[in-house]
Amino acid sequence: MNHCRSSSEILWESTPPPQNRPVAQFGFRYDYERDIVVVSVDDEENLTVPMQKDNEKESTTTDTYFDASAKEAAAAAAAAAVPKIPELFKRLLLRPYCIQLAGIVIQDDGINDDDEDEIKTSVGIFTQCIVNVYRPTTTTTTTTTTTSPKEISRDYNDETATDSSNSITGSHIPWHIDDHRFGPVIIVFTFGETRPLNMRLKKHNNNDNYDYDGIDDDDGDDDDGDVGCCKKESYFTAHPPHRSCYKLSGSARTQWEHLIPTGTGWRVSITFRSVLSDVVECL
Ligand SMILES: O=C(O)CCC(=O)C(=O)O
Ligand SMILES: [Fe+2]
Repeated sequence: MNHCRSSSEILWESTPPPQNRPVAQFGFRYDYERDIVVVSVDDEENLTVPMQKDNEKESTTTDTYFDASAKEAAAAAAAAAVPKIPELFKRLLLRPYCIQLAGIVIQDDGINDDDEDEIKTSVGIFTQCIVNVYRPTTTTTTTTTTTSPKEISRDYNDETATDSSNSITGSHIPWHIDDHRFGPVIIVFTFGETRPLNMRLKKHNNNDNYDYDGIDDDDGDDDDGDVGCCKKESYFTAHPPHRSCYKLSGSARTQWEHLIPTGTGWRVSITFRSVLSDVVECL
């Protein structure tokens, strides 16, 4: 993981290959390599601590639930405070979104106090923000003139993002459901290239024969059974365009995985999530 502080004090990180996405996180920081969430618990002192993982809830001491390298990571993260969500993001993105969602009509004399309170509460729910930068895929081969964006695919996986040429530098995000500790509602604002937002229904635990791609996608969730029957209705692709936003809530949040494939243009997304306070544990 490379960290570098730009002059604007944004802490850019790179996600592990082959995802190849620079990310900047605000409010709370998810450590992609170690699957821990680092939270800024005290803005004044810039103190950051790891969030306890669910399967480690029985543990009460640091030593029992973090190994040495995780502890080192926690120390490194603590040294690099997680910046607050920029006010500009809240004003220009979240606030208008919440106003629209609540159906608040702005009168000539402004917004009344009750509505203002409601907007503040809605905006305040989102305590984590992540900027994902998706680089374009480029190739230096002479035979290929263009590379099409990868559309949905049952067979799309990490390999397909990297296998055709070693000159490919594009970014993607693989199949995943955001950790449930990031709250029930996720809002994503998208800018730049329109890339597909691929969705697929996560296998139901009680149906061993349910297989939605038949391909080993190596994501550790054991969804690649040997039956190989794909249910068409279990896939869905949206195309959120430049300057739009989408919301993941309900079953889209908890039962559908999502993926953004590689593409030929730049794309930037700004995601807002919340961190459930009852899973935050201080060391
Ligand atoms: O870029 C997007 O639209 C999705 C980002 C995302 O899924 C994530 O950060 O978990
Ligand atoms: Fe996600």
